Amino acid sequence: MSTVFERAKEELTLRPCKHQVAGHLFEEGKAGSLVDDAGHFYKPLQGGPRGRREREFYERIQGEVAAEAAERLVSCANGTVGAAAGDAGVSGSRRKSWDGEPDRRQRAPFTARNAMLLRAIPTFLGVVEAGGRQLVALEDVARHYRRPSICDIKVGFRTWYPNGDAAYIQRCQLKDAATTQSTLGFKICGMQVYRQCQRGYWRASKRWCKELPPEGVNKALLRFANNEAGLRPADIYGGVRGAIAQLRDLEAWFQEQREFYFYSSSVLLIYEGDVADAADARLSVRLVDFAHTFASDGKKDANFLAGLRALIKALQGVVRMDFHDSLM
Ligand SMILES: Nc1ncnc2c1ncn2[C@@H]1O[C@H](COP(=O)(O)OP(=O)(O)OP(=O)(O)O)[C@@H](O)[C@H]1O
Ligand SMILES: O=P(O)(O)O[C@@H]1[C@H](O)[C@H](O)[C@@H](OP(=O)(O)O)[C@H](OP(=O)(O)O)[C@H]1O
Repeated sequence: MSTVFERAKEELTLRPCKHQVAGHLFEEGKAGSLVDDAGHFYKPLQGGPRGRREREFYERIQGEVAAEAAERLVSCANGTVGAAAGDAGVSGSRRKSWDGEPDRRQRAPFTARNAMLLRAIPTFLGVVEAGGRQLVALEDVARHYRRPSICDIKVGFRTWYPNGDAAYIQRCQLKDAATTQSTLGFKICGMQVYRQCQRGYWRASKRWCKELPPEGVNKALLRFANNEAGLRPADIYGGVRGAIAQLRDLEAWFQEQREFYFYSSSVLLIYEGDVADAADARLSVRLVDFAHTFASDGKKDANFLAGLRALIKALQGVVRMDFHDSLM
């Protein structure tokens, strides 16, 4: 945790996050996420293994990055910078992997082989306590947007994993079957779209998302890309910095990586809602929610990868659709 953050947290002034579109919200007496003026997002740690896993995931990433930086410093001091993989300065080859197994393969350093992951996840600042709850402090990924349009899409054909308990597996299977999760490989869990004409947001309710049939998903994705001020699906999803291109970068990482399984994680699509030109939309793809993230046993995360590919394909179809279909 940075020293600056240590100092700042002593005087935390937190307020509910207005732009949280899915997940555990402030409703029915439950605790939702908070933000501060410094651009930080605070997510209450869930009880039991979920909160523990999310915290461990972020702490593991933080630990790997810090260890690598420390090794680099030592290498600098010893004059061994740039030594071949496997020598001092390359953390991945000498340390143990997440699940405790010795890492035998010669590998690129953690930050090099997981550069895409590090760009996609919010920066982790630590765990703080406020109002008697533990909160994971993260970068607020919507902080640079005046009117953020945000879509939360849970990726994967299934949200359950074999080592979950039987009741949890059954609950997930029922949810996956009742939504587009198991048929399309992804589910829209929430979205808000800034509509310039109305100077306000259209928000999908939890229920709207849950009841969205497979044949309604394309229209929902069209709607997400329509700010009623000139932006078109091709501006949001297409182009060199659009959602499809960024999801393809993530796909390339998932194609290679053998370190993590991500169940029930979401990609967030975020863009600036009150602009008329594609160049100003600044579409960003981020990866969130690691309450069901596990160390991989050296295999690909085929479930997330397949869901990601299905999402990319769906977005490619949406770019080709008649834009006027979004006016539903
Ligand atoms: N770092 C972040 N910055 C800004 N907003 C975020 C961030 N992380 C999450 N959000 C917002 O909070 C929502 C829920 O996030 P997340 O899925 O991590 O929470 P959750 O309560 O664990 O969800 P679930 O009930 O699906 O497990 C997202 O849809 C997004 O709107
Ligand atoms: O979209 P919905 O219908 O609101 O369903 C929630 C959603 O599936 C979350 O992903 C899940 O948390 P996990 O991913 O951590 O399982 C949560 O479980 P919960 O109710 O047990 O907290 C559900 O309520």
